[in-house]
Amino acid sequence: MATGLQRNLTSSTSAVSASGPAAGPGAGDDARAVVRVRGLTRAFDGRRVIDALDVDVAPGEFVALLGASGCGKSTLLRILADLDRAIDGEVTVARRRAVGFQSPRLVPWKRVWRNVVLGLPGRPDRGLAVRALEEVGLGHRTDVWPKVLSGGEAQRAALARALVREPDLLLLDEPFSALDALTRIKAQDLVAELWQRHGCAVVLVTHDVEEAVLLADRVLVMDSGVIAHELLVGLERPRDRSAPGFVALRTELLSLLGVHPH
Ligand SMILES: Nc1ncnc2c1ncn2[C@@H]1O[C@H](COP(=O)(O)OP(=O)(O)OP(=O)(O)O)[C@@H](O)[C@H]1O
Repeated sequence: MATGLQRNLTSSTSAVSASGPAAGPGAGDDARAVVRVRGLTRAFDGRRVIDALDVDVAPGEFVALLGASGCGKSTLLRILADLDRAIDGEVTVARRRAVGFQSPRLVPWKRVWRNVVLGLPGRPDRGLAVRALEEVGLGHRTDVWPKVLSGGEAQRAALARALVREPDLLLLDEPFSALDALTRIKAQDLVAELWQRHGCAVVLVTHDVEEAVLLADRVLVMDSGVIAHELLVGLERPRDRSAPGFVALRTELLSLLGVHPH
């Protein structure tokens, strides 16, 4: 549950309060939200990259975050991951969360299974790691070194590492952007399947409009430091990239991003 970590900052220095649940919900607020952000501002060298931004994510919801390069998507994700605390505003995030980055960030001197359970309390649980690796189709890679893995396999190992944490919230920053087209499609399908099975909320930063429509319940378009547009994706799952509804939503999103295909 999102009983959460609450950050309520009034200066640009970091101050974290992890004591108890989020501040009492106002009218219309969802007290169960896994992400609740109000008036979030983040400036670098006096320039506001995020500017009084509000956003909520409900339990189990899949949200994609799109926007032009440099609009602040990764900055927002890093704040949600508690990797950046130099903020103003209020940020409440589910305590159980996991993060996946563009680079899988596996520790090279630990075998794949040890990477999966790295940082978990207690003795490293090989069985737990094996089950997670099997879930992402990497059961046969349990005992190899990370350098042996292909890019797609390494990303799947990183997903296994995230999922053993049983997160309420999974934060993904362009996890597929370095993969070739076919591997990317397979990885997207895997994420859709894992998300449905685990039921955690996901916030996915992506440049890929098609990926956003394929995976998300809701697409947020960031611009000038705020959520400028919000699009609900009501398409049935699994989604068909060539279905008219899919194509129409993709076109609408491209147009919101200022891209006008001929
Ligand atoms: N540590 C930092 N110091 C100074 N400026 C930063 C820092 N981190 C981010 N920025 C600036 O903040 C802005 C937003 O960066 P961010 O990485 O969040 O954008 P983005 O939308 O994720 O971009 P992209 O899609 O290209 O990854 C950029 O102008 C970037 O240069």
